[in-house]
Amino acid sequence: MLQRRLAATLRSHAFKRSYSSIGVFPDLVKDKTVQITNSRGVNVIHDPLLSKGTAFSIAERERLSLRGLVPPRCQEMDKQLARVKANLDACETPLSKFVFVTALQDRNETLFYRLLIDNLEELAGIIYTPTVGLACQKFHSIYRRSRGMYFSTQDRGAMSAMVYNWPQDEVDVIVVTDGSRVLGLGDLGANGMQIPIGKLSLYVAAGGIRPKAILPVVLDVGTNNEKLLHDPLYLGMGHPRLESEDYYEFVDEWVNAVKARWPNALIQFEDFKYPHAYNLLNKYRDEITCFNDDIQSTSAITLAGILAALKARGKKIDDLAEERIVCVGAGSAGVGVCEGIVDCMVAQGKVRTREEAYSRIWMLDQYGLIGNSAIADGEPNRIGQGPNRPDKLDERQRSYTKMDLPDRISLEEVVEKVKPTVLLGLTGVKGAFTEKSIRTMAQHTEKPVVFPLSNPDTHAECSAEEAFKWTNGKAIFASGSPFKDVTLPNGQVCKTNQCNNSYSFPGLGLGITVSRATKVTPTMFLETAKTIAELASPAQLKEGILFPGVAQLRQVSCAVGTRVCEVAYEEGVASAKLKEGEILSEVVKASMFEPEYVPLVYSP
Ligand SMILES: O=C([O-])CC(=O)C(=O)O
Ligand SMILES: [Mg+2]
Repeated sequence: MLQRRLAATLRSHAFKRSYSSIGVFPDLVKDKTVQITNSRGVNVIHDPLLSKGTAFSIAERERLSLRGLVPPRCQEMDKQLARVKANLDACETPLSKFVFVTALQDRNETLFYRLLIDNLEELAGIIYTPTVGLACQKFHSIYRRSRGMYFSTQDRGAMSAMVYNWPQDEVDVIVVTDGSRVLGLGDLGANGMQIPIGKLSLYVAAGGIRPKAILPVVLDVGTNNEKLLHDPLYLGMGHPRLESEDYYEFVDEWVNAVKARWPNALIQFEDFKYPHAYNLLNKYRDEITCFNDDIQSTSAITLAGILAALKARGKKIDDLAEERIVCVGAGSAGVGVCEGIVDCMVAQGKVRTREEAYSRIWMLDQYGLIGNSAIADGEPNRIGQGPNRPDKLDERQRSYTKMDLPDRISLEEVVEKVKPTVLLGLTGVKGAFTEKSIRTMAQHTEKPVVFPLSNPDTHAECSAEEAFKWTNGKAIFASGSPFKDVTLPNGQVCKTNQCNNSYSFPGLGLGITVSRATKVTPTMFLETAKTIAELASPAQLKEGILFPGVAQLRQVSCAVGTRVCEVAYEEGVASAKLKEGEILSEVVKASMFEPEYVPLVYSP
C-alpha cells in the first residue's frame, strides 16, 4: 500500500526532486552495479559481507527493513575510516591491533579492506607477519569468532558433505594448512588457522580477489605440540598427528571433496612441514590447480630479490650462475628456493645441466653442510663433525652434496671455504647467521647479499642492524619479515627490503583466477620472479632498495597477475575465453576487487 502510494507520488516531478533530496532512492544510479540479497534486518547488519555499519543509505534502510536498527545519521565511509583509524591508533600493542582489526573484519569486510589497503604497510605487519605469528601462538586464548573451515580427524568420511556447509557457491582461492610448521614457529596445530586467514586477506587487499570467494582451511590431523595438547583452552584435536598413509588418505579425501564442490578453485598449500609439503605438491600439481606457497612462491620472490641484487651490484641478471650461493635451511622453503634458483640458472642457459647449477649452491641443514659422504644412500654420516643426522637426506636434498667438503661443517667454515656472494637463511632459527660468518663473508665480497628469510622477525637468522653493523653497511639486505632501515653510527642510512611471498602469491592467484588456469606451471613462478626483479628503479637499486615497498603490493600484484595470466594463455593452460580485442593487462586490472559500498537491494 505504502509502496504503491510512494510510486504514485514519485511520478509527480516536483515531488521526485524533493523526495530524492532527502535521499530515498539516490543510491540507485542507472548502469551502476547493485548487490541483490535475500537477507533483511539484523541479518544484513550482522553479515560482514553485506554490512555497511553506519553507512546504510536512507533508501537501503527502507528497502532492507533496517529502520531503527542503526543510529539515525547515515555516515559515509571516510567518516567511518576516521573512527576506526583513531580506534586502531589507540590500541597499545600489535596484538591488540590484531584483535581490533579482526573484529572489524568480522563486522564489515568492505570497511576492513578499505582500511587495510589504505594502511597496507602498517596493517600488513599486523594481520600478516610478524604479528600473525604471535596471533597463531595465542589463537586459543584470543579466539572470538569462527572464520573459515576446519576439517578434523573426526570428520573422516564426511568431508564431501561438509563442504556444502560453506555458504558460497563460488570460491576462487583456498589457502589450506595442517599447522605442522607455522612460519618458523613449528607445530601449532589448529592454531595455524590465522595463517590462511591472513594470507587470504592479502589475496583480497593486494591481489584483488573477491572477499566472498576466499576460503581459509585448517586440516586438523592432530598436533605433536605437547604444550597445546595439555592446554585446556586449545581448540584443535587433542591427539598426536596422523602420519603415513592415514595422513595422505585424509588429505586426499579433503582434496576430492573440495574439487567436487569448487572445481575452479585454486588451492594454496601453506605451512606444511617437510617432506609432506613436497609429497603433497608432487601428488597434486599435475591433477589440480594448486601450488605450495612456501616452496614455490617463496622461491619466486627470493629469486626476484637475488636478481634485483645482481642489478644493484652492477651485474647482469642473466649471470646468476656466476654467484656462489649458500643456503642455510633444507626444509620446504630452503629446498624450494634453491630449486627455483636452479631452474633460473638452467633457463638462462649459462649452465649445461641441472647438476652444474646444483654445484653453485651450498646447502646446510640443521646439522651443517650437506658435504661428502652424506650421499651414501643418505645414510647418517659418521665421518664429518658434530652429531649425526638422525634421518636420511632425501634425493632433493642430496642433489646439493659437495664431495670436496666435509659433511656437517658449520656455516662459519663454509663461508671461509666457499666465499659466498649470496647467503640465504630459511631455518626458523634466530642467530643462525653468526657475527663471524657475516664478517667473513664481507671480507671476501664487496656487497654481500644477506637474506635472513625466516618468519616472524623473532626467528630471523640475523637482524638488519646486525647485518649492516657486521658488514660496515655494505650488505644488500632482505628479510622475510619487516625490519626498519638502519642508521649506522657514521650516519650512513642502510635500506632494508622485505622479501616475503606476499609479493608473489597474491599476483599468482590473481593471474590464475582471471585466466582460470587448470595448472600452475613452473614458468609462472620464474616469470613472477623476473617481473618483480624489474620493478625497482636504477636509483632505488643504487640505494639497496630491491622492490617497491609493501604499500605498493597492489600494483606489484597487478603486474605479476598480468604476467601469470599471459603465461597461462601462452602455455595453453588457461580455460577462460578471452573476447576479441581484449587486452590482458586491462582485464586483470579491471577484475581486481575494490572495497566500496554498493547499493543493496532486497529480493526474496
Ligand atoms: O607467511 C609468511 O610470512 C611467509 C611464509 O609463507 C612463511 O614464513 O611460512
Ligand atoms: Mg608459509
